[in-house]
Amino acid sequence: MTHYDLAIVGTGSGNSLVTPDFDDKRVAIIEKGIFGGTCLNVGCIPTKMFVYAAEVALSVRDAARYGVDATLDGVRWRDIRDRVFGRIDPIAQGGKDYRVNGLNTTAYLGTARFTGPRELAVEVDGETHPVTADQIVLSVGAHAVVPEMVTQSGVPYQTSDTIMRIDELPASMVILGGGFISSEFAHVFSALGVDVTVVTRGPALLRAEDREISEAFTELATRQWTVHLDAPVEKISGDARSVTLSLPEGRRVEAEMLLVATGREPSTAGLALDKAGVRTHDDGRIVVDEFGRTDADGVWSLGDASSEHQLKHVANHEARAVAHNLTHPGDLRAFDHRYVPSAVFTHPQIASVGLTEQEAREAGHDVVTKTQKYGDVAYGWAMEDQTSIAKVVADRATGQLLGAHFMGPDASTLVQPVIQALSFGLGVREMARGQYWIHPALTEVLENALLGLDLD
Ligand SMILES: Cc1cc2nc3c(=O)[nH]c(=O)nc-3n(C[C@H](O)[C@H](O)[C@H](O)COP(=O)(O)OP(=O)(O)OC[C@H]3O[C@@H](n4cnc5c(N)ncnc54)[C@H](O)[C@@H]3O)c2cc1C
Ligand SMILES: NC(=O)c1ccc[n+]([C@@H]2O[C@H](COP(=O)([O-])OP(=O)(O)OC[C@H]3O[C@@H](n4cnc5c(N)ncnc54)[C@H](O)[C@@H]3O)[C@@H](O)[C@H]2O)c1
Repeated sequence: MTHYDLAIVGTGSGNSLVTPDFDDKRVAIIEKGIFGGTCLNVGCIPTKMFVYAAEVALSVRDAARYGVDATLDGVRWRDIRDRVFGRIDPIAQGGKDYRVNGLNTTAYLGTARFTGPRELAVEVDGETHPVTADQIVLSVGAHAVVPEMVTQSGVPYQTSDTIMRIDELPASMVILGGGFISSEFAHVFSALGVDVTVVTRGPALLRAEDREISEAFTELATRQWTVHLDAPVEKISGDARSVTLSLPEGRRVEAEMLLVATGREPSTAGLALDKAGVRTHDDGRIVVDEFGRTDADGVWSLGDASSEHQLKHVANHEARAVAHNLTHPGDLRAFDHRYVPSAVFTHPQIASVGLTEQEAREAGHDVVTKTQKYGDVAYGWAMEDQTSIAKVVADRATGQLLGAHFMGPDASTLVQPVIQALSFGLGVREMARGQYWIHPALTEVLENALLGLDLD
């Protein structure tokens, strides 16, 4: 039995917990997969590097509308892939080496589970290492859920863990699911020349967004990809060369490759949490309080393992709080989940923060909204934009800003002033009139949306 001051399970956001406060303490860091976790290796970072390449390809295709004639001669998939992983893999390897050789860290490259309160067994290459610690952090993240219908069909499939490393682009791809991952990969692969079909069981794509945005995006998606809505899969068949999905009303989809993007669940099932007295919600998320404490003394959790938001900026935020709390028991810092923004790097890009119109109405606000077209501000003219929108949601009586939702170029950047305004309590009037807005920048779309709100 080896005892540590701190044991961290999972090296995504958990890896950042080894602060200088632990320099003279002993830390065990346990990782069963790729060092550095999801965002670095198979999530945010590589996907956005592929998205960037996709956008370069789309810009070339679209150039003629600005009087610039250009043709896309081709895309070199292996070069795109190798640029991405040539950058990322050495970072993951470097992070691992740093922990393996750390003066105060012991890296266990294996799988942890509880054997008792603050007592773990770590399986490394068939050997079991018993580990105890004064404090344990569970930063085990989440993993892709693949519906049984797919696994039982025996048909080959990809998930976000594997799709970015394929050797050749298929001619066609069917993507199962209508959420974040589906929308981002549909954009990447179609821009790179793959014939993409999206199949989702719901009536629209990105249904967690404001309804106006979800509906507008679904409409634009159908112009770019073949989209099957309200389409629970009835049967899957095929082999390594081709996959066929049978959908209701006799619809059938055939493609060379199947990508499954039907959600991610917390990776908590194999941890034997009951042995440590750590409770979970029905969906597998670890129950934590606002400081990241689980029900078990000295055991903490953060990120996708426990959060309602499967987002890296949330995992980072929670990791910063937990890093402080581990060494400041008398001065705990709470998580701040009031205004969690998100962005979907699809085409067009989408970003949002705060309440949707529907949520604002349900919360009893006297709701007023304004939807401003990019095409009605000067920069939008330059872009020849006809589809992009910024929507702001506010309380008519108080002038309180409640939320903002963008669909169009640079949405993930345009949303940032709203995140700031909400976080620091700026109302609509102060935000719209109390500062300069650069002319003729694209931010004028937000300025005009705010000015267009019909407040009391
Ligand atoms: C394709 C994709 C794109 C994404 N894009 C974005 C984006 O653009 N922006 C954004 O904000 N978020 C994005 N996300 C979500 C983001 O990646 C996650 O929210 C974030 O990485 C979660 O961090 P984490 O530290 O909680 O978990 P992770 O980074 O997943 O780390 C958990 C680690 O724990 C390890 N582990 C699990 N169980 C055990 C065990 N029993 N023993 C030992 N080790 C274990 C795992 O191997 C893993 O390395 C994306 C996700 C995906 C899949
Ligand atoms: N840009 C970003 O911030 C980003 C990018 C990718 C992923 N993520 C995070 O990762 C999470 C997981 O992404 P995701 O796209 O897998 O999940 P998601 O929850 O966004 O979407 C899942 C989709 O799959 C559908 N679905 C579920 N089960 C199904 C089934 N059996 N058959 C057909 N469709 C089914 C759902 O209706 C939904 O449309 C996201 O919720 C997000 O938090 C974030």
